[in-house]
Amino acid sequence: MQVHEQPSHTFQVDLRGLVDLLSHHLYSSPRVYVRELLQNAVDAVTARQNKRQDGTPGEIRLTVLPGALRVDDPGIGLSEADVHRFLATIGSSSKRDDLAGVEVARREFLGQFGIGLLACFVVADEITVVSRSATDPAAVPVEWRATSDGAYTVRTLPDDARPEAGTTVTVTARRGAEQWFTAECVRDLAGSFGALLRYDILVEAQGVTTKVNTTPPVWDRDHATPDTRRAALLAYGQETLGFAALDVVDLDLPLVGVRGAAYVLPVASNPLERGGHRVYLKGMLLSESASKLLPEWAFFARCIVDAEALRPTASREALYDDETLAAVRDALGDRIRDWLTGLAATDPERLERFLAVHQLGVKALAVHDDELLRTMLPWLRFETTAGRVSLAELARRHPMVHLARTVEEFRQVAAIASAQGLGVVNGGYTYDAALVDKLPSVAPGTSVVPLAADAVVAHLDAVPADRELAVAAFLAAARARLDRLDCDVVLRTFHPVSVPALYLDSREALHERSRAQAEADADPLWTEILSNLRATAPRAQLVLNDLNPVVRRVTGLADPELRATAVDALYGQALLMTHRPLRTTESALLNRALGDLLTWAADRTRTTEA
Ligand SMILES: Nc1ncnc2c1ncn2[C@@H]1O[C@H](COP(=O)(O)OP(=O)(O)OP(=O)(O)O)[C@@H](O)[C@H]1O
Repeated sequence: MQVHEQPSHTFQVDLRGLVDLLSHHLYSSPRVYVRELLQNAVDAVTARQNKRQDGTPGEIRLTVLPGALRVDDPGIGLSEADVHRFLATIGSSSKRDDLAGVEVARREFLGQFGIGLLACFVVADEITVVSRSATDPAAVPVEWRATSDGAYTVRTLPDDARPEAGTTVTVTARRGAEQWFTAECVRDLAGSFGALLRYDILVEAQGVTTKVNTTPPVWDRDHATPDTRRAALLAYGQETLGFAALDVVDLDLPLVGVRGAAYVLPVASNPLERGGHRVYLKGMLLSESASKLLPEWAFFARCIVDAEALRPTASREALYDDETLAAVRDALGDRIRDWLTGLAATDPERLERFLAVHQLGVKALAVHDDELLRTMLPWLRFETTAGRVSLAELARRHPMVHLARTVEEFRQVAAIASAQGLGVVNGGYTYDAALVDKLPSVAPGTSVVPLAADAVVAHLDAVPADRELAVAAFLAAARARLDRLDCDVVLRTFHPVSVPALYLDSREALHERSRAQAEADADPLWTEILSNLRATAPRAQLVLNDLNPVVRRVTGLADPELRATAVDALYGQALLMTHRPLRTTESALLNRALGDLLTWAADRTRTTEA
């Protein structure tokens, strides 16, 4: 069979489709057109300076014209051949090097993709570039004129059309996009994107010229003392981020060319919300809310940084999530950690102020960081039987620390455990249990044991046998009374004397209660099986304190009705001490008991008065 050679074709690009792609899917807003123009101008000046053409003026001028914007730069310029190669070919860029057959972006330039100029078509119908190359003394000015339908013309101009090397780009507003060309808008966009560019950015409108950037950035300026530097950084942060930071941390990673500052939020923020950072790449604003710049735990800080070696995504609106970003994130995290440990050593007052707002964040961080936990141990507060103290303080008093896993468990036994001389910490709050578990590894000589409510009762003293006998009838009545609530009643002696009764509900008993609830809802077969299980299952316990005067009186009551009311009241009071929300049946019981007691007291008063 004979094979016919097929003629080869070249792709045709429909520019309208491409512009639609850029405007609706790549860039989040047409405002980026100013950024792309600025970026090309900056790169052109950098390229010219790289050619050792010293004395190149570094001034980029944006002129607002009726329905158009003109950008003048004294940069490297373009020859006629360059125009064909770089402007007329989409995706072609002079800002990449061919290294061993692979094109790589050159570090010193902002642009790399060769599509930036197209962004102008999002707001413009026509782009005109008049340029004169600085590299070839014989080069004449050249004009490239392109329209959004993809047509373009190239022509050379007489020598005097542009005597100096450099480039002038003029974009003409498309109908309906005029709002992007007003003096106010251009000034705003140029000032926002170009705030940290190292060349002067001037905007001229109606004869008035304004410089919209300040060079060098505040962190690169000379400051008389560390205090004046700090004050300048704080003032810059307030102006840029809109809040008065609690503190500021200098950021400087020379290896990857990251400079800037981290600002500590003055109010607590949600650890789950990763805050956005203001990130500049080589002086050009990338994003006001870039993510992943700091480790997750550092949610209390917002950064403003200028970076050399981080990569943008193609839209230039976010950071490319690569290994360099991960390394930068770790290194910036280290800086913030150093600041924190530094504060502990040098400025405890400021640390206290910081912790008053961000304690939760630091705890989150300390869970994964023993060194930080060791440093912060004297500062982080926990709810304990010795009050709100640090773990270091608690461990000094009680080398064996008991850990209550839930707030409820802690509330049930805190008073009594402390009366028994136990050191208990409430591990029911976020991160606290995990931190307490780590105590022995950072504070040698300490140990942590789980606290079980029933274990505490086991330590309570039983009453003497004769007393137990004397109150047997009362206890039997009380048990019968509380049986329907799945609660057992025991009598013990314990301190503090002021506590009449404890309601103890171990986790198994809690589990049993939800099982009982299921039983109530289940069909008869299951009810039987479940209730057989129940006979042996743990129950809640009401532990009466035989040292308490009220309990002594109640156990001696003869009137069965009054006794029942008193048992209900003790039960209700013990429930209240656990601080957990009461169920409807429980609050009804408590209300009824109190009502009955009040009626009884009132009746008694009347009888006495009579
Ligand atoms: N003001 C200018 N002076 C000199 N050359 C320019 C200028 N503007 C554009 N060019 C040339 O046109 C090429 C294409 O520019 P374009 O903005 O489309 O892409 P880029 O800047 O290379 O990359 P990116 O898509 O990342 O912006 C540039 O690589 C550069 O060679």
